[in-house]
Amino acid sequence: MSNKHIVIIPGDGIGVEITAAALNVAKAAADKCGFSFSYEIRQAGGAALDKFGVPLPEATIAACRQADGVLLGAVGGPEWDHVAPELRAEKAILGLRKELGLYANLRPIKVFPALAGQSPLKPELVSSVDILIVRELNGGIYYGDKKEAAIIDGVEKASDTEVYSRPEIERIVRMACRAAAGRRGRVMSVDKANVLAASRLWRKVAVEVAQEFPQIELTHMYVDNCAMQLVLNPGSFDVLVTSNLFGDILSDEAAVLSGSIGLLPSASLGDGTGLYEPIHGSAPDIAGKGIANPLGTILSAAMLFRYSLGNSQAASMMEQAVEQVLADGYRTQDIYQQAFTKVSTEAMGQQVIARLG
Ligand SMILES: NC(=O)c1ccc[n+]([C@@H]2O[C@H](COP(=O)([O-])OP(=O)(O)OC[C@H]3O[C@@H](n4cnc5c(N)ncnc54)[C@H](O)[C@@H]3O)[C@@H](O)[C@H]2O)c1
Ligand SMILES: CC(C)[C@H](C(=O)O)[C@@H](O)C(=O)O
Ligand SMILES: [Mg+2]
Repeated sequence: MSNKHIVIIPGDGIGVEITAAALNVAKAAADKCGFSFSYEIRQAGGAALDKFGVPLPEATIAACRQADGVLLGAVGGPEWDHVAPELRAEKAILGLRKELGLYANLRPIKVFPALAGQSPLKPELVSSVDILIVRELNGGIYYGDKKEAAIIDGVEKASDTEVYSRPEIERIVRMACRAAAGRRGRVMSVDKANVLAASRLWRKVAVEVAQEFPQIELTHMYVDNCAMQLVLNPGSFDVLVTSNLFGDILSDEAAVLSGSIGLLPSASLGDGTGLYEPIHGSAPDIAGKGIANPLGTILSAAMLFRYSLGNSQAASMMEQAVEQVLADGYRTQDIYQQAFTKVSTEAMGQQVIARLG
């Protein structure tokens, strides 16, 4: 028994379907381990804007602060693309990350053996993929000063500013070095120090922080080369640490290696309650059809159990069940190929449950 409490934020689009499937799996895994948790559903994103007039209601923030962990589906969609910038659905997720002090976003990238044939990689490279992207999540160009489009000196202009402070860089690089210490001991810091001032500070501070970790090998790569190396030579990466924007882009790219973005989980950690979400968005093109892949959300729930609920047994059970369901040939549409069994979002969740323990 436990008195752990989680907040579920379905959000928008497929967020509703995938969090429902993941919650069923989480409940079943907890049951199997004799562990119990309570939960409440809260709104954020477009759904909250429609209901409460703001994308991130105070009540949602308060509930998240008090909880032991938060599981989020995804926010956003074309219905809310034309609202004022401060009301955008995406502001909900940026606001939550900031309010909870979640400065580190961990995005593990691997290729499931059963999906090796679906990776665009050369077959000999597939088994080399085991990357942890550590994305800075509370700073950089996402949160710097911005000026929305306006006519200045007769020309329409808009701007965003990339700012990083020494403490922000220190804490994320430390997090990456600690993570690497439990893995293969290598940290690749990715920047654009040949052009950007913020990247030059990033590189200098990264070098200094790495000196606290003599067992860690720190190397550097420019982001444009990194985008190429992720596809050409993914086995050369262990832990990849980078800024908010570069981490966002590189993690979607890396998702392609695994076969579908619907497979990839993430954990956002820092000062407050941990937030767990798949790395993809609300997928408006497939929302409401019951065909979204829930495995990235189920694996995010597993990370929540491991890092925020202190239950590695349930986490491993969920991860192994996901591995098994793929080995047994069950596929949502995004990873479907002939001769496999095509299942809906909900049915995929049920197949995972059937393989727990
Ligand atoms: N964390 C978040 O809440 C988050 C993340 C990314 C994008 N978004 C928002 O989501 C909306 C849509 O963004 P987008 O279309 O650029 O990116 P997206 O990740 O929603 O979709 C990109 C492509 O991947 C597919 N896809 C994504 N998740 C899938 C899943 N689980 N199963 C099967 N296929 C899946 C979609 O169908 C689409 O073809 C935007 O409003 C964007 O701002 C939110
Ligand atoms: C929705 C958006 C604000 C978000 C981001 O850019 O961080 C998303 O793309 C992600 O990867 O979580
Ligand atoms: Mg993204």
